[in-house]
Amino acid sequence: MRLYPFARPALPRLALGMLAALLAALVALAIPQVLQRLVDGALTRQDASQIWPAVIVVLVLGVIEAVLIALRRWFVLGPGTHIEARMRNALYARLQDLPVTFHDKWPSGQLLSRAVSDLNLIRRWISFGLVLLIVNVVTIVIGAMILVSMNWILGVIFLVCSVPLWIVGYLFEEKYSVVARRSQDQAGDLATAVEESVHGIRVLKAFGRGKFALKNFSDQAESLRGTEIEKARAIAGIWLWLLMIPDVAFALCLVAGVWLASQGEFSVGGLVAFFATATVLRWPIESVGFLLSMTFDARTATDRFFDVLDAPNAITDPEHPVTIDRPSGRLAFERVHFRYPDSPSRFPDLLDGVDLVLEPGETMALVGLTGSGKSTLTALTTRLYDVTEGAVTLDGVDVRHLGREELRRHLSMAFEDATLFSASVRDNVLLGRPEWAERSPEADAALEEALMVAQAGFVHDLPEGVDTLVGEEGMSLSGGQRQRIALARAVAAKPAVLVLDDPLSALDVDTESLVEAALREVLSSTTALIVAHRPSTVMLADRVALLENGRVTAVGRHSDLLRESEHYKFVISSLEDEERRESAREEVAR
Ligand SMILES: Nc1ncnc2c1ncn2[C@@H]1O[C@H](COP(=O)(O)OP(=O)(O)OP(=O)(O)O)[C@@H](O)[C@H]1O
Repeated sequence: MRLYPFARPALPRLALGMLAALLAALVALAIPQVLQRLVDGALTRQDASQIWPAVIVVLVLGVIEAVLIALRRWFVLGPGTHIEARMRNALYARLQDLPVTFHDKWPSGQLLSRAVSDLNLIRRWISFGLVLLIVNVVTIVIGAMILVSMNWILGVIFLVCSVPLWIVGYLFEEKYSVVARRSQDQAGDLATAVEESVHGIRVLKAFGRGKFALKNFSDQAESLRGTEIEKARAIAGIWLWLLMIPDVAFALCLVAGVWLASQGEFSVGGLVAFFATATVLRWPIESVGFLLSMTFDARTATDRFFDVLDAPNAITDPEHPVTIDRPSGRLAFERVHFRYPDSPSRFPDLLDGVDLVLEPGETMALVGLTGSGKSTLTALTTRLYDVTEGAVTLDGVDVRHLGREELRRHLSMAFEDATLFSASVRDNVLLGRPEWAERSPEADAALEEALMVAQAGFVHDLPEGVDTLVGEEGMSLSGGQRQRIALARAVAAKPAVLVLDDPLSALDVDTESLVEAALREVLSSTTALIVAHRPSTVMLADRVALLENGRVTAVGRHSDLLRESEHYKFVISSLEDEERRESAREEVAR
């Protein structure tokens, strides 16, 4: 029933497929009736020429049945792929919508296996299993009625012998669905392992841990293999019963049928028709087993799909979003408390009442020891996480009261981890401005300006300039080059507030100072919050905020803080030490 919304547009074709399948089943059931007339007619009249009209009817019915089966296949293939595509789009949209807290917890392989193999199972079930299951059950019911009407004793024997099939099917379901769930979860873990090792291939190679990763992977593959064997055993077991039970039913019916015929209660043609009908029913009865296993696989896959669709999403758009046409860029943290959802309750809040105001146009640097919560604080501005208490406001409006799209138009962010998508440099830089997806002089000018600020002129020397494909499928770029493109992306969005979470860390000291010089102009016209890991970044700021034990303990001009705060002096001197070490490393490298 939960698949119904995805299946609705495809229902007419599914219904036509089902109709074709039902007609094919009825035709198959009609053939034995013709056979009965054929046999009885030929025997009673002892006239061989009586056989031809019946033979022609049987042949025509056979052709009609074949055409109907072909039509069934043709009708049902399309709906399966459509439903799969709709579900995949829904899953993708949901993944985009779900908060970072969800992605922190869910391994990417589990999501990948849901998007690929689980949906594949559902498609195969819709295109094949669902229709056949319904049609086969209907065929069995109609066939059983025909059998009982032909001879109620034989019919009842046949049906009573089929009852154990349903019991076996029920017991099978109980066992199989648990194993199927385990197998699909393990396939997800395996996908995660592949994804992680492909992503981390450089680290694995550098540390010579390829063999360790392989061992880890083969252990997981072995567990999956074990579960698959368990699954195959369960299926083999049910097949044994499914093949054996109809055989017993046939044997009993044969004995009873021959005896009844010898008593004159049954014509020879009737006996032939009875067994021909029972033979037509044999495949539907036998196939119930694997159709059930397909159904349970698909049900597990559906459960796994809805695990993601039903995952709670605390970060949503408000029902009645507030809009700010032209924000001045006043950004404020008002008594902000924050803890990560899975942090133990005995731990204090990571951010413990942060009060901080950035006036419009102001550049503020955020400094603090490692792990003090600087990145976390910046993440609250774009609602990657929501505050636990207090509020982050833009122009006095709680960011939770703005639509998320509007918020991200007003406020853009560059991260230390510069992710580039498999697209051209141009599309990567203009990601935050969808209205510039088409080339225009305005878009080109903004692109060039952003590249210039980020000192990313190197992109013009790439094989196809700004149209060069980068990201996983494209050209490999250095960490510093990627960071500059990511910085250009944040700048090109021309936001009212720019949040930079240490986006220059991969640049050498010289390039960094060039970028900082170019950034100055951008920063003069926008509010900016910059996580600073180098003293030179601190120099870009009008004021500096010091984060310590989850609180902002000092805010002011760099020179004032150096005089007033021992902790600030300590943090800055450790940044200077780090910068000196880095310069020395670069010097040696040169
Ligand atoms: N997604 C997360 N889930 C749970 N805890 C997290 C998560 N991200 C960070 N933390 C924890 O929050 C604390 C602060 O991390 P954060 O990255 O904000 O610090 P930071 O000041 O930016 O550090 P650095 O200067 O090293 O980048 C750390 O103890 C970290 O372990």
